[in-house]
Amino acid sequence: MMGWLRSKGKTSNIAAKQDPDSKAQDSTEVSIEEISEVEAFSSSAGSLFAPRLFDETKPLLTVSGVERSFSVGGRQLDVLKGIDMALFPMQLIMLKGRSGSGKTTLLNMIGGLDQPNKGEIVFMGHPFHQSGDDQRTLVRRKEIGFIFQSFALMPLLSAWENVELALRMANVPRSEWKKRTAHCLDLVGLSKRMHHRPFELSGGEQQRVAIAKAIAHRPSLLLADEPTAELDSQMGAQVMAVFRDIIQAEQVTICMTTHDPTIMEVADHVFEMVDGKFINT
Ligand SMILES: Nc1ncnc2c1ncn2[C@@H]1O[C@H](COP(=O)(O)OP(=O)(O)OP(=O)(O)O)[C@@H](O)[C@H]1O
Repeated sequence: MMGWLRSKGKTSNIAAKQDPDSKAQDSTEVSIEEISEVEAFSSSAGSLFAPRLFDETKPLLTVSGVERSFSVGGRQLDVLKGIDMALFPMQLIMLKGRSGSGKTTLLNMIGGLDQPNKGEIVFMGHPFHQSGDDQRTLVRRKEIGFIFQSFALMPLLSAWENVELALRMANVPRSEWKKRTAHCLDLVGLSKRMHHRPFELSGGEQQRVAIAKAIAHRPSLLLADEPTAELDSQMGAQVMAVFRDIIQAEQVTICMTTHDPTIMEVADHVFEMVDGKFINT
């Protein structure tokens, strides 16, 4: 780990770059220690590896009658027009639909980054539709991981350091970093490339580092927006194989968007969105 990551006061908007929710940190110099103090949550020893206890018949997340509109040029643009869905534990769920159909808007709401104008979103008992930003941030930082089309890795850090940084940001005790980082890189098949930096890795390998990073704090839900869009079909298939493995190994639920019909074959369920509604539920 590089020295500047450790020293209070020197770290700038790493959180903003790593985490889509950190709007408040965008323009402010904030140290990692300060972020940890404000947004700390407990990561008790052992919890990163302990088996999860849940009822597989009960949804992890429910979306009921969700509507979302935006005001564009003085006119109302209705993007989501009544969405109902449930995500059950350890499922691989895909959202498909044309560009502009509302997939990312829905994913943002499932992840607590945005709120509906109407309807309900309940994640692990937390009513996201009623919660304030701070409450949703705390839940999100503990229970949700994000993966993006463009990998979103820190370019100067190695694969190992990228994963370790995620643990630090999640306030995981330092004593757990080594074991958890090694475990996550092993899960994505990159133990042998742990010291490589992003530019020394293929696109598929970079995306697998991003997956290791997103699961480092052991979230219950992983959200991925077009995670294979920038990969060729072979690398895309590798990423999907990793998703399948980590669902079992980490007992995580994955919800992702995609346009790729070959990838949809490995989903437990595909929701097809047309013009802000599902057509095949
Ligand atoms: N914050 C916003 N303000 C105004 N319009 C928005 C906003 N967010 C999304 N939209 C609009 O909502 C519509 C749906 O966008 P969204 O990104 O959810 O679609 P998508 O299905 O994910 O598309 P793609 O596959 O291209 O990513 C688009 O017309 C978009 O311009």
